[in-house]
Amino acid sequence: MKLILIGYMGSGKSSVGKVLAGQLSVNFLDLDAEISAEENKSIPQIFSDHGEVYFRRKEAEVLKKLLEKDEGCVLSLGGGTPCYGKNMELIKAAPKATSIYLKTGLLQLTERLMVEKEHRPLIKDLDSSEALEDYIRKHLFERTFFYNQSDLIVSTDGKSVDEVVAAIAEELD
Ligand SMILES: Nc1ncnc2c1ncn2[C@@H]1O[C@H](COP(=O)(O)OP(=O)(O)OP(=O)(O)O)[C@@H](O)[C@H]1O
Ligand SMILES: O=C(O)C1=C[C@@H](O)[C@@H](O)[C@H](O)C1
Ligand SMILES: [Mg+2]
Repeated sequence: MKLILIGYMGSGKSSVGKVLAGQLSVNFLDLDAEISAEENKSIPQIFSDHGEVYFRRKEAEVLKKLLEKDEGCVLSLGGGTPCYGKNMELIKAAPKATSIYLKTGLLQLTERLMVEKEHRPLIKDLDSSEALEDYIRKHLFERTFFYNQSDLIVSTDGKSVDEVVAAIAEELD
């Protein structure tokens, strides 16, 4: 069984995925980390050396490879992964896979991302919290169409990482 975590930057896919995989005793895979490892570069370095189009091509390639692996795991995606090319179609069609949208509100995302912009190339140059909030509002609106196609939707607002993990476990029961 594959659990695929989907959601905006800062929604907690990586943090929640790690704990969830530990509880279920399955492998944890993070798509961004897999891409970095293949390229031997950080995500910001890939964006600055080759541009976003190259990153999206690589992202689709590595996603496809991981979805084809016949092993149980928790797989946390990048924030944009479901929103490009045929990625969401592939995610929905993956055998024995359940996709879970970690739904986080605008204010929570803005607060979290304001202190963690540096390694997120799409937002690193937004200087004020107003500019960041405006960007996230529009971007999240565009992306929600894809995120909402997930099998399950779990709200994360007001929950700790452990509480999000518990909410996922409850949904899966
Ligand atoms: N439920 C939560 N409560 C409090 N802090 C959280 C929660 N979930 C995540 N965080 C914190 O928010 C920050 C972003 O989380 P994380 O890196 O897991 O997000 P992500 O969805 O993987 O983002 P990206 O798409 O950019 O990879 C981290 O500092 C993390 O510790
Ligand atoms: O939301 C996005 O488009 C991104 C999120 C990160 O996880 C990385 O995949 C990259 O920084 C792009
Ligand atoms: Mg992440």
